[in-house]
Amino acid sequence: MVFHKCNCRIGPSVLASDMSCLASETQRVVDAGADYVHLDVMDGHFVPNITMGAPVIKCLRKHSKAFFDLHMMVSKPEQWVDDMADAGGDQFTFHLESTADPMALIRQIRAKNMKVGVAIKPNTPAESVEYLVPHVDMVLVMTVEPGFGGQKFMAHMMPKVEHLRTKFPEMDIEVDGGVGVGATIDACAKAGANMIVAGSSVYNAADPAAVIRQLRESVERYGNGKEPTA
Ligand SMILES: O=C(CO)[C@H](O)[C@H](O)COP(=O)(O)O
Ligand SMILES: [Fe+2]
Repeated sequence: MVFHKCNCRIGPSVLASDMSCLASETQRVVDAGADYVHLDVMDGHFVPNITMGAPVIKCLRKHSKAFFDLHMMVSKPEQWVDDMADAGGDQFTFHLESTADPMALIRQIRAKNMKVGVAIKPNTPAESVEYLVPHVDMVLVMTVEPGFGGQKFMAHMMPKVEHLRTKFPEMDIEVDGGVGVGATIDACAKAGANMIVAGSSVYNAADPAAVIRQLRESVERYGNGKEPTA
């Protein structure tokens, strides 16, 4: 177990919601205890799927004050920084694999007053993102191949989380893909993740508030420096 003192935050991914009712579906998880909302932006090029762009996020912003973590699964992230900031994005999480000049992109995002996240795909080693840690707010370790919700959790990504947590005890580390109550969240928590994206497990649940609570309990039990009680 890798302990840390980072705040636990749970961010449901609206990808698993009924996206024809995005405003009420966002509110539903906020009411259920979500700390932030994870919005998956896919361009059909970086990943083989298309979801939403800045116009949709701008409309959603009119209905929600939640913190919007924009997971930018796009080939040219630089192209969308201004639009996403204007749309009301709070954090711009780009993929390390999508840009030739991460530092320039980080400066561009900061200039628009958004927080910065950097994501790595399953085949990208944790070491490759280390040099960016002092310049970003969060690292996202993908636990599925980006592109689709409802995929199987990749447990073999946990050594990457553990490696980063050991080196950076105070950094926000997010996991995304296939995370739900039970073995998957426990593995993430033990490895040291403190920001938890959960799509299907929250939106498909009969009681989303109970799922969010149990995800949080796992992080607080295994990751936040407390000994397990059971
Ligand atoms: O980035 C993503 C996929 O590329 C999604 O955020 C992720 O898949 C969450 O959905 P689920 O919890 O259903 O796996
Ligand atoms: Fe995502």
